Amino acid sequence: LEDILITGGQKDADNLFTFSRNCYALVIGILGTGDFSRSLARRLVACGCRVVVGSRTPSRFVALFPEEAEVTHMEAANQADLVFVAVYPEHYSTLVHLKPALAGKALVDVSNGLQIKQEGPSNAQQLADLFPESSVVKGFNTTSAWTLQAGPRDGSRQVLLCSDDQMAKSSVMQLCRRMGFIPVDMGLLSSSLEIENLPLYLFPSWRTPIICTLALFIFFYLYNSVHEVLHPYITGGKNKLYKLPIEIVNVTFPSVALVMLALVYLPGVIAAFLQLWRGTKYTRFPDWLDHWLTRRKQFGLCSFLCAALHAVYSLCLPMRKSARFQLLNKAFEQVKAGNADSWVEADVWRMELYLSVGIMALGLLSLLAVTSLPSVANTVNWREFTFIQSTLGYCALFMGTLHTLIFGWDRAFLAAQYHFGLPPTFLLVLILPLTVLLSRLKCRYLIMHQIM
Ligand SMILES: NC(=O)C1=CN([C@@H]2O[C@H](COP(=O)(O)OP(=O)(O)OC[C@H]3O[C@@H](n4cnc5c(N)ncnc54)[C@H](OP(=O)(O)O)[C@@H]3O)[C@@H](O)[C@H]2O)C=CC1
Ligand SMILES: [Fe+3]
Repeated sequence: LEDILITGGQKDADNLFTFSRNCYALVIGILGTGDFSRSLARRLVACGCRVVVGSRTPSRFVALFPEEAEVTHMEAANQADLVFVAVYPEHYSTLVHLKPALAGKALVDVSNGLQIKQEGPSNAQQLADLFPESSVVKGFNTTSAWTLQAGPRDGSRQVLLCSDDQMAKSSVMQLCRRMGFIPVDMGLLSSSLEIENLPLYLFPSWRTPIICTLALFIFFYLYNSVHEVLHPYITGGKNKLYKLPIEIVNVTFPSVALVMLALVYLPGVIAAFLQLWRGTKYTRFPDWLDHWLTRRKQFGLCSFLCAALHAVYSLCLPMRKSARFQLLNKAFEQVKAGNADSWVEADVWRMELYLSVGIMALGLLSLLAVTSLPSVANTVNWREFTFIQSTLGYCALFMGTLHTLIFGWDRAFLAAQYHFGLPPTFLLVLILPLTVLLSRLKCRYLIMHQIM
């Protein structure tokens, strides 16, 4: 058995070597003359391969292909060593007459599904059933026609491949490298369902963070509208509707940013307590906690977006006509009252501190956002990464809360006085020390109980 394995492996390696040497001499077939086929042909010709394109009506499409590619009838597939099937899966059955021409060849299925499928058979498996004498390789469906045409320097470089035939898969991998892409081996053809679903997902890991951000935004926006617009109207008959597009949005963003940032650190604390409670870390977390823990990066990035928008909105506040009119009115009232100096020391200090702490919080958040990018995260080691994401993250949370508190402490008391329920600032004040305290306790206990 060992002998067979060794000689078999040697044979595969020899074949691979011959393939890579002859890659330029290989004839690559493409069935179909659509967008994908045209881009693929251009790419293959550019890296020196001989290309034969099979079409039902070759004369109609020959002008759309590079001169070096031969556009001919479908049966020309028998000249090719490896064939790309660039035809929609619904039309696979119209290709069955090519069975003898395609026997013993590697067929690359590049198709995408129309909707996410939980159960097979995948398009690639259907193709394999139609052509049992060929070796089907799934791949290139995650590469758009545009990426193929522009070349791998402008687009995703990874090409996910899977097949039951190791030899056929290796050949396609080799060709893939020649074209400048990075092949990723996804195993057997049964993985094709997942590969076909990949381009159809719509931000799967972002759904919960985005829903949370929107829900918090709506909650804080409504709360602030009641507080700043409805309440003055009911009690004093003042029309403050002009505040809705900018001012209310501006005071809503920091609250959303802070709560989202607190939500980044909360699941870690809950997880640590669960481990302590169970006395072991070798049990699975409940699904909701697992889900939450894996989406902390997205929560953090949503928080960063809200904080950045708050900064932009704040910078635009003095540009508004309403702000200019208010300033003029104040100045006029001051002149009328004969007041030459409107300097209030406490207000001045509050504003200076408020801005300074806010800028620092945004700076720290930007650092967290930048280091969450894979290319940057790869350049720091695990200790550096946790220092930035954990320690500096808590600092950002602390500064952000301080920023909100300095600005809103008197409003918070005002709101409580008018029975508006628990003001958002109080909510934040509660979340922050609790999170920090729990995380510190977590570390102590985990070390003491030696379950880390
Ligand atoms: N466009 C893209 O960016 C990407 C496409 N893909 C996949 O590539 C495959 C082809 O896509 P695309 O090139 O955009 O599609 P097009 O509609 O542009 O082309 C499909 C081609 O299939 C050929 N064909 C063969 N038999 C039939 C038939 N019975 N009825 C109709 N057409 C037939 C036609 O060529 P002819 O008339 O010459 O025979 C036609 O040009 C699809 O499976 C798609 O999912 C995957 C990733 C990206
Ligand atoms: Fe602010």
